[in-house]
Amino acid sequence: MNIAAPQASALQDDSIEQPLLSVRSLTRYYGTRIGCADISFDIWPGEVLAIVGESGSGKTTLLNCISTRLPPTSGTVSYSMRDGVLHDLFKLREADRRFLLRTDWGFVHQNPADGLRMAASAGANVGERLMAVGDRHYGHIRETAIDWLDRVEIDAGRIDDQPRAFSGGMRQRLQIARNLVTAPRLVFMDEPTGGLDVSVQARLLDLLRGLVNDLGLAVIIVTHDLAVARLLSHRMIVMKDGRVVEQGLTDRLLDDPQAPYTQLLVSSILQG
Ligand SMILES: Nc1ncnc2c1ncn2[C@@H]1O[C@H](COP(=O)(O)OP(=O)(O)OP(=O)(O)O)[C@@H](O)[C@H]1O
Repeated sequence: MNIAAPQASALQDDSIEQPLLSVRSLTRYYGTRIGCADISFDIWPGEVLAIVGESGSGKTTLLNCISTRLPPTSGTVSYSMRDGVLHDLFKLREADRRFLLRTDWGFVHQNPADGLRMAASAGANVGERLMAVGDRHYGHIRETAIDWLDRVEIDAGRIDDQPRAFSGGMRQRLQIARNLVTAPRLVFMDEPTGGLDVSVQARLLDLLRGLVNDLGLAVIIVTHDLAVARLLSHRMIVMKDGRVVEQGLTDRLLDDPQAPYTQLLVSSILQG
């Protein structure tokens, strides 16, 4: 792991006065079991935040609460809407929440089948997100879909194929195109390279890193893989048993971990 984590230029931009998303004391119980507890952090425009930890540490619970897919037991999640005001996501009107999910946010699932319409063509999978933001011009939609297939390295000749005819890596790249075509301000990613061959993972990571940089996306990415966090993220949160054990800049945290649990995670990778 000798690749330096990306530098967060947005963090040094004085014109940005408030975070894009602000999480305070977020807690989710399943009955008496802790899913995640007392989590607080901010994410700024253009910043990539990795949430790492072993299986069962609460990463998915946290991601699902932040993205309003799961109501928290307590705590708040606020988001800077396009009016520039931070709104409590769980007090939003349904129409505003739908707007976020359709246009302002993306969600890349580990299993592409959860984020794609498998019986629709690749072109339709990308195009229908554009239609959701009001694009009605067939020629423009198709042209944009072809452009996005190209950006995620899918041959334009496959535009009318259904994703079920695609390999795992192609499906994941199509899911990414579908999510990014509307230029979202915040993208949630849940183990986006999980379940893929190592060589396919490396190519996908490379592609993701390029797109995230080019588009200046804010991303919250859940991964158990520190190499993925190193390559993509500016900042990291390390979780264990539902709680944050350490958070900080990715380079600092991986080069000089403070919490014993993070030291263990990092040393197990270095020995692996
Ligand atoms: N639907 C559920 N009902 C009950 N307990 C749950 C549920 N979902 C998660 N949990 C529990 O909450 C805790 C955190 O789980 P979570 O899935 O968020 O962790 P994770 O870090 O995402 O794990 P993985 O990497 O394996 O997906 C675990 O103890 C888990 O058993």
